[in-house]
Amino acid sequence: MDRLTLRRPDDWHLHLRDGAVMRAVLPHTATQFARALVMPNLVPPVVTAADAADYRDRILAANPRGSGFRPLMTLYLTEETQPRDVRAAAEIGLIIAVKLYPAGATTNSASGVRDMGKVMRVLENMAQIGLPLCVHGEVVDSDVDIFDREAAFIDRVLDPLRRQIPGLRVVMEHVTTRDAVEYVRSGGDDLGATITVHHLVLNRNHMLAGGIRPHYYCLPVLKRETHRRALVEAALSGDSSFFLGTDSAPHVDAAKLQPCGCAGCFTAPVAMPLLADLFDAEGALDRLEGFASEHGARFYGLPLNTGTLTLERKAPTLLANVETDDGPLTVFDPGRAIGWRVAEEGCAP
Ligand SMILES: NC(=O)N[C@@H](CC(=O)O)C(=O)O
Ligand SMILES: [Zn+2]
Ligand SMILES: [Zn+2]
Repeated sequence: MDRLTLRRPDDWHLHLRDGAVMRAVLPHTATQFARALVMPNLVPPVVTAADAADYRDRILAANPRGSGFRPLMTLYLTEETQPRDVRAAAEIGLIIAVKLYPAGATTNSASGVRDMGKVMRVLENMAQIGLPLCVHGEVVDSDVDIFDREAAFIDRVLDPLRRQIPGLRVVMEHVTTRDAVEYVRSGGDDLGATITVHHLVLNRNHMLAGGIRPHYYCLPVLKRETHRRALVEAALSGDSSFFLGTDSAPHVDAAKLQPCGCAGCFTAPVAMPLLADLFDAEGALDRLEGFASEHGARFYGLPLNTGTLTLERKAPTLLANVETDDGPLTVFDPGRAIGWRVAEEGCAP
């Protein structure tokens, strides 16, 4: 098969940033995706409904004319978040989820949650109105090795929380381990998971063996091959609990290439071509539409897109960087030639 037309996909976990970087990265998402769930970890974070409305307006102002792309907004959960504010923002359709960052777990998470006890009232309210909680599922406890942070989060935080608030809808963001895949698989309809493109194609050897590759460094950090295989199996399985969230997380090269470099892989420009490469290699191109275009919308109770996206095979080529007024962004994966591209045709959302 040299061409593949699928229902227009959605990206259920995306960092658009703001300002010059947002203007440079947004068109790459808008040419592939109808909608994206926009992460709120700006500096300062998107904590109030007013913040979310302003941010949405800035995104729409930078949206390429005629793209039809729709940003779906989230609020950043803090220990001060008020249940009534969350309810009000959800009721007017401004937000479709709230994001939990354990404080210190990842980029711009300093305003996140230290004590889960302080956010229980908000979470109980969210369960009542069916508003999903998206979680960066890693503990930051000093006794836990960084490669075990996700598994420990399930045991220490997520599973107790879901028992305490039955009916709370949760998306485990960017799952990276077999442990998370198994937990989500057995978690029922109220539990879903996003899987990124980079975690589907790389393991930790790719990042660390034969030289350190800063553009592969993201959080949760890449894991060993058995975990990557579990993610691939979940994405190909047709299980609707698993859906695409690229976690495309641009940081200009100057911020990534330094003694303490930022975490995040900038995958947006190649997200769908790279996925096509992977699903093709696995002999499962027919599974791509469910994973990228259907399962997520069903989880969030939103209509499926009616537009399409066409991908076509091409001679494998390396990618150019994306320039911004703040400096260049290296597109993931700087070492990989990609054998698919987005075709001109196809209709927007
Ligand atoms: N994934 C990352 O490595 N980085 C994300 C934050 C996040 O999604 O955890 C970022 O905002 O840069
Ligand atoms: Zn995260
Ligand atoms: Zn992210």
